[in-house]
Amino acid sequence: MSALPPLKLESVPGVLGRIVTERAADYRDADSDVGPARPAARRFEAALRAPGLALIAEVKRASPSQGAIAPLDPAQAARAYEAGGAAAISCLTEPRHFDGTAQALHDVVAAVSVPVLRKDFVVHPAMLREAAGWGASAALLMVSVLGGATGAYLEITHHLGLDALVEVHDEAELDIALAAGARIIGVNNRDLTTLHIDLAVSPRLIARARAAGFTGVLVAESGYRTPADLEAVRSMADAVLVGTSLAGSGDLTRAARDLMAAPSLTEG
Ligand SMILES: O=C(O)c1ccccc1NCC(=O)[C@H](O)[C@H](O)COP(=O)(O)O
Repeated sequence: MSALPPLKLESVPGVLGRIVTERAADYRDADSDVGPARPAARRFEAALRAPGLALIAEVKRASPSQGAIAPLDPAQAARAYEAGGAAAISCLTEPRHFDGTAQALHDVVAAVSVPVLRKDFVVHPAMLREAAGWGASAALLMVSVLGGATGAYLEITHHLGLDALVEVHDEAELDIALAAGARIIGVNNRDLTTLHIDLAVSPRLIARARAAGFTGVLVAESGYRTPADLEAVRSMADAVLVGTSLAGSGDLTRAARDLMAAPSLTEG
């Protein structure tokens, strides 16, 4: 594997900058050795490549933008999402701002048969070794955090047999993800430095990725609450990642089904 370039976390602004600085401190003394290569299962990628718009439903108990969302039991929540048709589960493991834990990921992996994404702010190879060890099928890599080191982290993720959801929010980040060789790109509608959501970001960057000849998987992320919100990405994206609106709904199975229901075709 290539040498790991240092991350420039001091240049990550706003809320995101605070979170990644804390995460880097959490893993300051962790071992960077990720161990031997593991075979690629590609379960997460395969689930998102199924026909139609796939749902990645997120177990999200809290967030910087919402504060407390719902005191979900992770295993119960994941089972409810699976019953509602989710193709994959995203499980937050960041403890301070999202009320995530390693145990939550363990419980979710044990509870469902669909693949599970470790959703965290990866700033150290040990976080990827953990994700593989805990049974995740994929991990999130954020170009806004990893910058020029995105390709090296992608290589480690694949070395461990995991899929990577490589997340971008603007054109420059998309170009980095494409150059790094990402197979799955997530476009986040939420600006993680200001927390502002703009649902026009995903269609814009998904169109740009396809125009650049990208044949991998494209995921639209954040801010989706109703079937109408999904219209702009329904025929462009392979999947949507949804957290807050489902997690806070009170009936996760029904909310997942209702959100993903295709709009009824009316005649005349
Ligand atoms: O959700 C936040 O407030 C947030 C703040 C800072 C960094 C990351 C944050 N969220 C991560 C995500 O992108 C979402 O959890 C995910 O895409 C689902 O979004 P939503 O459906 O809007 O909860």
